[in-house]
Amino acid sequence: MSGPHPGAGGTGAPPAADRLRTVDEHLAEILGAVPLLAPIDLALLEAEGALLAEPVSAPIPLPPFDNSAMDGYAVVSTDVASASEDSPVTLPVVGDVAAGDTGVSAIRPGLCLRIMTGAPMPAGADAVIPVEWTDGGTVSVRITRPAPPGHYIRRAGEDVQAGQVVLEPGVRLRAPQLGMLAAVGRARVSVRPRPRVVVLSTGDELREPGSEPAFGQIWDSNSFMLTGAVNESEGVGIRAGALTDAPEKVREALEDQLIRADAIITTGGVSMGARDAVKEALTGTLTFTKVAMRPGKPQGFGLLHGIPIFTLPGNPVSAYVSFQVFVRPALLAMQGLPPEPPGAGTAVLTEEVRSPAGLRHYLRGRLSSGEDGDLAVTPAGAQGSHQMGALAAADALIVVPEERDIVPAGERVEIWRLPR
Ligand SMILES: Nc1nc2c(c(=O)[nH]1)N[C@H]1C(S)=C(S)[C@@H](COP(=O)(O)OP(=O)(O)OC[C@H]3O[C@@H](n4cnc5c(N)ncnc54)[C@H](O)[C@@H]3O)O[C@H]1N2
Ligand code: MOO
Repeated sequence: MSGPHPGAGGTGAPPAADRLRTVDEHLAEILGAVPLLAPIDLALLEAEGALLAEPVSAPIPLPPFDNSAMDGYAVVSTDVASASEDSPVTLPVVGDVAAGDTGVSAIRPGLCLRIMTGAPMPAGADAVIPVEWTDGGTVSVRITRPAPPGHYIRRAGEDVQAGQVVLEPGVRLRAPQLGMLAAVGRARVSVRPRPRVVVLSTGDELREPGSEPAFGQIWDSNSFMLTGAVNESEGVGIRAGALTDAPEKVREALEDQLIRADAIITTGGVSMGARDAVKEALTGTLTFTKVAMRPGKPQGFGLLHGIPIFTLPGNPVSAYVSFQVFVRPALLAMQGLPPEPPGAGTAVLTEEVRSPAGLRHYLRGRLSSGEDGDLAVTPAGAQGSHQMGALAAADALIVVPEERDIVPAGERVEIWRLPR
């Protein structure tokens, strides 16, 4: 589709009433507007899961000093060169050195020290005999095997050298990276935080799961589903529950949430209804558009006091697909990551699908192993935008481009693997 880009920057002629914005145009507007989150300094455990925003180098070598790899005896290797089962070498034990001993110890030829794993090597010793090769003596020790110089010694700097960069910016701080930060002495670290995303659903009909709905009411499912989807997209989902369809309440709730949000998602109230509270509350602040996709046609996006607000349609499948198409890429971009769809790939269709011409269609699908071990995909049941059954059973979205109205069985199609 060509022509002016409606809503992006507010320039150009208003779109014709029936002109739908393309998925790519809407995504481009979002990605052009969302801010990169500023790095913050966090204590290590608070930084878990965040992206490192600085190069981290080791101030000292690791290990910091030569130390023993085994519990045993620190010896001079030439003293034990002739040791054997038949002809053991006996050495006087002149003391113990344990991990954590901060004093300096030393031996001279003809003597040995009992040493524990991690203890600094005594000056003069050049090998460690493991306790299993001895009689375990504490006054003197019988050694039954020789050891070359360097035996069971962990050298200073053999893991990491002083000044070496141990973690590059952009790496995600999982358990091993947290361990490395602590190992080089860092208590705090600069990270690009995971975006905190407040999720609000709207609708007079919504009740909390666990409560008893009256006739005409339903349980709120969107806010639970999207809070989970945020967490699956490396964000921190904060469910703020359901609001009624009162525009002033919606606006007030959003303003209240700004303090703790890097982004806000709402669902419902953005279509053509007489009581579309979200649209009413935010028209003039956000851009409300119709996007050439199914499901997920009515969309709203904009910044409220600099915070991105995504107003997704209320139909649950529409809300979920809209999240994957628009919100997930935005959350990744806010962390400085490529705004990719989840698990994009291809699979061979096992049945024909029909798709509305001019709309990009995201069907719910189930993956399987097809002929020749090729990945195959089958539409996962009823495809209405209110039908959670197929979504909950799906492990993929099938993406049918705008220009296709029928895709026959056997054709290779784009799929997005959903988190399982
Ligand atoms: N005259 C028109 N009507 C509609 C159009 C249109 O173009 N012209 N578009 C349809 C499409 S497409 C969608 S999608 C929906 C979007 O409507 P809203 O975003 O205003 O959503 P609501 O009307 O509030 O709700 C729609 C539907 O979803 C249920 N819902 C809402 N929130 C939740 C929730 N948190 N958990 C579970 N279910 C929820 C709600 O009860 C409605 O059934 O508009 C169409 N109409
Ligand atoms: O776009 Mo609506 O999301 O088709 O049901």
